[in-house]
Amino acid sequence: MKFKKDDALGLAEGLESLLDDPGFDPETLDHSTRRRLSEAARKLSLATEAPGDTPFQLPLALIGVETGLFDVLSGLKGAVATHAELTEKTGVDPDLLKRLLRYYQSFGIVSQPGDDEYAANNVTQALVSLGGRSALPFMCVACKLTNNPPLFTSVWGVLTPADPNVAFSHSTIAPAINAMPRFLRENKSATLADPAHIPWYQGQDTPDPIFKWINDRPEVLRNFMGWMAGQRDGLPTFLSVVDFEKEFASGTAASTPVFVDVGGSLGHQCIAVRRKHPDLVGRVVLQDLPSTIEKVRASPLPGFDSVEVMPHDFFTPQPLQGARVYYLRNVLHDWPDDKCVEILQNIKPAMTPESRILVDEMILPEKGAPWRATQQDFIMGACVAAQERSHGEWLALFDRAGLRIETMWKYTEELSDHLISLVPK
Ligand SMILES: C[S@@+](CC[C@H](N)C(=O)[O-])C[C@H]1O[C@@H](n2cnc3c(N)ncnc32)[C@H](O)[C@@H]1O
Repeated sequence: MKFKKDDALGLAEGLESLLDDPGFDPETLDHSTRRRLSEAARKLSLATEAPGDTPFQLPLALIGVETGLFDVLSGLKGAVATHAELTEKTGVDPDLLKRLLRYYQSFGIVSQPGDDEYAANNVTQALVSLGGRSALPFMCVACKLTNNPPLFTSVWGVLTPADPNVAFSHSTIAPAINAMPRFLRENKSATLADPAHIPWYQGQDTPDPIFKWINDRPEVLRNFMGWMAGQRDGLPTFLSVVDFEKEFASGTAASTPVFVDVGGSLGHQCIAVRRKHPDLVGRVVLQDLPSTIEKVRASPLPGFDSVEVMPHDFFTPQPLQGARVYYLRNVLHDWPDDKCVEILQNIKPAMTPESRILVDEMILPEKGAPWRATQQDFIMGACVAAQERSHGEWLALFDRAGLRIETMWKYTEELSDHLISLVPK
C-alpha cells in the first residue's frame, strides 16, 4: 500500500488505533516484521522532529558541531558533498571523518543519499541552530571552548572565555540528573522539593544554587541563554492563539509599559511580540538579572532595537508601575511554591485595573502527560527543587498569592503549554 503526503493524518490515526487495540501484541509479530515496524517508526520520528526534540544526549553530536561538519553540511543548502570535500572543508582526519559520517547517518543526524554523498537533514539543521548548539553543552556534554570554528557567531560573536585557563564549558544539567539515583538511594526521605537538598549539589560538587553557579560562569551563561532562546524553535508560542494587541493593548500611549518580560533572558519573547504586532503602541521591556542584561546589551538578538532593557531582581518590588502585561514564561517552574508566591506578590502592588500577569507555563494533564513535560519536571526537581505543575497545583499556588485565573489558552500539545491570565482576587 502506497501512502502519499495527504494521507499523513490517516496514517497517524491508523498507527494510534493499532497501538490502542488491546489485541495488538508486538510479541506475536515475526522478527523481521517487528524490526521493520520499529525502524519505520524510528525514521518517521526523526523525519518529523522539531528542533527541540533532537536527542541531545549524544556527546558525538557535539563533535559534529565543534568540528564545523554540521555547519558545512547545513551551508550546502540541500546539495550533497563527498567525503573528500568534507575532509578538506573541516580539516578532520579522513579516517575519523568517515567513521563519524557513518555514525551520524545511522542515527539520522545527517543524510546519505549515495555511497559517497552526504547532506544536512532536519536534525543537522537543529544541531547548528542557536538552541541546538547551546543545548548540547548546557544540557548534556562538557563543551570545548574553541574558536575554530567559532561557536555562537550568530549571537555572541566569537566566543572568548573570560578565564584563559578555562578549557571546557561545564555541562549544567546532566551531572544533576546522573546524580539522582545515588541521591535518592542515600536520602530515602528526599522528595526533590527542598531547595537545600537536591541532586544538583552532589552532581556538580558545589555549594552554590544553580542560578549563582550559571551566572558565575560566563561561558555557561551564554549556553543557558542560547538554550532559553532556542528551546522552543519550531513550536507555536502564545502569540499563535492570542491576539495580544486586541486583548491587552487597546488605548495604550507611547509611554505605557505594554509588555514587561520578567526574567526574559535574551528577550526573544519581546522581539516576538514586536514582530507579530509592528504597530503596537507602548513600551516593551525586558527584565532579568544584571549579568544577563549586560550580555544582552553587549550582543542583542536581531530585532531587539525596539525593546528596552532593565536589570531587575524579581524577589524585589516591581519598579514598572501600571504595565498592561507582566509576562513570566518558564520562570515560576524554576521555583518552589513559597518563592513563586514571593515573585507574584512583588508584582501585584504595581498593577492597575488594566494590568494582567500572564504566566506562560506547562499545565500537566492528570492522564497522558507528554514526555517533554515529564522530562522537564525531573530537571526542575533535580536542579532547583521545583516542578512542572498540574491545574490543581497552579490554582492552589495562585490562590496563595492572592490571584485568580481570568482566562487560559492552551497552545501546544507537545508540552501542554498554556498562557494563563491572572488578576488580583
Ligand atoms: C528558565 S529561564 C526563562 C527565560 C525566559 N523567560 C524564557 O522563557 O525563555 C529563567 C530566567 O529567570 C532569570 N532569573 C533567575 N533569577 C532571577 C531573579 N532573581 N530576578 C530576575 N531574573 C531571574 C534567569 O536569568 C533566566 O533568564
